[in-house]
Amino acid sequence: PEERKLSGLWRNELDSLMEISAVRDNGDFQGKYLTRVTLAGSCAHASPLRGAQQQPSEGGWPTFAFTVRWDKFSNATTAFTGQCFMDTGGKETLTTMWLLREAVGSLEEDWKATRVGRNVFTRK
Ligand SMILES: CN1C(=O)N(C)[C@H]2CS[C@@H](CCCCC(=O)O)[C@H]21
Repeated sequence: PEERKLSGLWRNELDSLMEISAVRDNGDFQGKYLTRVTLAGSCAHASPLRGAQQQPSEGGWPTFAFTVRWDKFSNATTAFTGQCFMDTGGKETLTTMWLLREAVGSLEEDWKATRVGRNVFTRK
């Protein structure tokens, strides 16, 4: 059913905006991620995202994953994975965990290059 697709505009508690464009029949999607805060300070930039969602047959809530390639201001990449839920009031939320991989200059610094966090998106 159409209503269980991720396409549309989402916002998280860091006030980032995520626009997911058309979700293909196989669940693939792409879009843009606009971040207001970054590792180096704040700068609003739109970066490309690509991902895929499941389309559970028995009408369950789809899981998904996507990556954001931070563009023009960072050499980092973030991978998100999570699930879409709808509360009794019909409000959809995407609960996610993410891994943010920062580019470091040497193998010796590799240990400190990956951050992890939880994040919830609601429709904007
Ligand atoms: C704004 N954010 C956001 O909406 N998150 C869920 C977290 C995980 S990705 C990070 C932004 C990383 C930007 C790239 C960089 O600063 O190098 C932060």
